[in-house]
Amino acid sequence: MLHVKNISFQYNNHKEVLKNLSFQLAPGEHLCVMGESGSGKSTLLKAIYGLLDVKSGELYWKDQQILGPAFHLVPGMEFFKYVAQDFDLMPYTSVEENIAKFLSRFHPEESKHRTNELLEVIEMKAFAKQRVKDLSGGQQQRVAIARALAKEPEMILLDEPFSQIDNFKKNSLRRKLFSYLKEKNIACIVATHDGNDALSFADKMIVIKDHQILAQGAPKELYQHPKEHYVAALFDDVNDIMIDGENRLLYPHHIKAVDTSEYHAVVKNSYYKGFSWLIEAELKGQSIFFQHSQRIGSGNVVYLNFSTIPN
Ligand SMILES: Nc1ncnc2c1ncn2[C@@H]1O[C@H](COP(=O)(O)OP(=O)(O)OP(=O)(O)O)[C@@H](O)[C@H]1O
Repeated sequence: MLHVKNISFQYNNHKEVLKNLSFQLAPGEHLCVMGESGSGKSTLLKAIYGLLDVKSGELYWKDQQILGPAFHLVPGMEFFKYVAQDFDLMPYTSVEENIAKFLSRFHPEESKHRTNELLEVIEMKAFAKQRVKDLSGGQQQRVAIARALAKEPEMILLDEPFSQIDNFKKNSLRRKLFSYLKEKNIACIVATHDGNDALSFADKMIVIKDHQILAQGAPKELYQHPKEHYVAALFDDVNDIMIDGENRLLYPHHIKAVDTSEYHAVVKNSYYKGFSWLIEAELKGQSIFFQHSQRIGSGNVVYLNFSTIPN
């Protein structure tokens, strides 16, 4: 179990970047850390890996305390792996050599098998012999993930792991990687801006705002019943609307254009989304967004119905 107990941290003479963070993660569990840029996600990952000396609080993995560079000649806990936003690969050696670097030279067959297994996970078999230097940013990112997994860590920390990977590859890579981690019971913490990483693949989610935990729980729960606009906005466009004297947070698919209703709005723009259109309209002086099957011309009046959020 990872125990993060009331940790706080600040870089030299700067204001606190982590303020009193506490949470737990069981072996094999998958956590997403979300929050706006600069909120402290990367700093949290570094603290968990043991790259920083926290100002107060404690971190434990099982019975062992995670300590920073002041206590270790080579910082970073050996049973974790951390993939930073710069991938730190060996540019002039091949993809397969990069992955096999930390595997035993005394068991070449086993090392080869493991490297192939990981090349499969990151969908890079065809690039095994290529020099890392000649790969795209997204391909290098995938090699960095495979290399981190080579020695089967107990937990992997991934900082924006799909930031450079195109949508075409991203979805299948996500599915392969996260099911591989579950299969091997490797715990995982992912810092991400992408709500899909949390909704489809995480057991738990933490939302950081102003360097503190604003919300934590199961992603589905935080998505369906967000208490703050900030949390809902991590997943989709969100409308903050007064209905019957009550302030409600609604996603575009919660609002429907109907034949008649006491709420009418004037359409300002329609944005094509492929499966549907996102309509921007003005309701009582406020901009709102709702989903609709067709484009609606600007200036049209629409009547709106607000659905209740399902459990
Ligand atoms: N080495 C450093 N020295 C001083 N300040 C730093 C250092 N690294 C990060 N910071 C500051 O700490 C704050 C949190 O940065 P961090 O990289 O943890 O945020 P983040 O949530 O991961 O952002 P992003 O999503 O953009 O990667 C920022 O204000 C940043 O400027």
